[in-house]
Amino acid sequence: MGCSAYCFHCLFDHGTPVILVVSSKKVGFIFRLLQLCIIVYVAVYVCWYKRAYQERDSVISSVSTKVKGNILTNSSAFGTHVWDTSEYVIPPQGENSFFVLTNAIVTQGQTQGSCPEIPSEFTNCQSDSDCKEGLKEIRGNGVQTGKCVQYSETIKTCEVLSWCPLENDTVIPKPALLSAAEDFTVLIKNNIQYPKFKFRKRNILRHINSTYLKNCTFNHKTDPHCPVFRLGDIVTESGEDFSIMALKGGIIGIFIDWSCDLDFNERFCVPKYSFRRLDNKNPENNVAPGYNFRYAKYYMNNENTETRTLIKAFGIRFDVIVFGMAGKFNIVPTIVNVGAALALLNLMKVICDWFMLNCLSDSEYYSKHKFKHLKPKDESETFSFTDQSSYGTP
Ligand SMILES: Nc1ncnc2c1ncn2[C@@H]1O[C@H](COP(=O)(O)OP(=O)(O)OP(=O)(O)O)[C@@H](O)[C@H]1O
Repeated sequence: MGCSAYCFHCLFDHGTPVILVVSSKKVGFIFRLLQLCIIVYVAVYVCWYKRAYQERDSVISSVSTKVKGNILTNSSAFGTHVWDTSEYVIPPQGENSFFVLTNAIVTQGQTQGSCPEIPSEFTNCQSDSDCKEGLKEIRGNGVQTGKCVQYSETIKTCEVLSWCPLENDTVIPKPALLSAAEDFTVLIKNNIQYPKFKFRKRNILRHINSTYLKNCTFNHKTDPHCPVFRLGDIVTESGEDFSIMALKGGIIGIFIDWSCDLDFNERFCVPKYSFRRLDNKNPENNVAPGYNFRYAKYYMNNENTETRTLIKAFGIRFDVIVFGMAGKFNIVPTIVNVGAALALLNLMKVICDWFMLNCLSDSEYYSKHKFKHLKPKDESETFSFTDQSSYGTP
């Protein structure tokens, strides 16, 4: 063929695929079934469940909390004592979490001096030779003076320089000192935003007015949007008993889920609350249970000596954990996912061809018609068909 004829063919010939229509119920059924599966997968999983047509953004949030409630206790450590929020919330404000004191071991009137150590296998002694001057026992309460002194009528322990008298935390008050703290309430203020969509909202929703806020308490059924929570309800919803947890303390997670579909009206984007215990409560691994720490209140006594009250505080720390993703329609993920769905539909044709050429009794017959071998024109003027035994070897 001359160069000009070749160019002519290139410019004006049109190539079109030959379509082989196979009237086989089996192949037709499999093809439609696979197509249906793909359509269901794309419609249900990709579009409805995964919302793959949406652009997504994750939540940014800020949290502040305020606990309220007063209780009256009558204990040997404090006498008759009214507890208010400034006393049992430690520290007064925290980052995404707050701690409520529920139990305490109190050691009153400690001053700097020397006193016998609390008895233990490391501190018990018979004579001064069992104690070492200057020894700082990590788990002890002070620095040893080298003397062995009487702790009680029958027990002698090494003397230490420390804040005396020493704390004895072997007995924990039972029931917990502030077990009535379950009636305290906490107001959680939570502001969120999805910067990609310029969307902002807070958990004190538009319909909540100050009268409602003053009187409501969160309840999943009756007041699901009230941002005031009763501590006892939070602990009960996380599957715990407040009076037991109050003894040694623990950690509870308050989860706020802000997952939103921003294709719908903004008013449907509301927080969903759930509660779970976060620290270990496995009864088989109950070494070091609960949550506690120590702090002291300092003052000058009548002799103008610095004195302190040491408090080993047990309580429940509530961690507010905000999470969520928002989605909004966007053309780019829509095109990508429609393209992927179309590609999958095309893949079905390949699977059906394979089935037709390998699994049916007439596969040889179909194979013969599926693959055409066209010989060069100078060898033969006619088309010929060649037997094929398997798909992919034309
Ligand atoms: N833990 C809580 N339980 C119940 N209501 C609360 C709680 N914390 C705050 N509130 C009430 O919610 C409203 C808003 O609280 P916010 O702290 O913004 O205002 P406030 O006037 O400083 O509150 P207050 O002075 O009463 O502590 C107030 O009416 C407040 O009394």
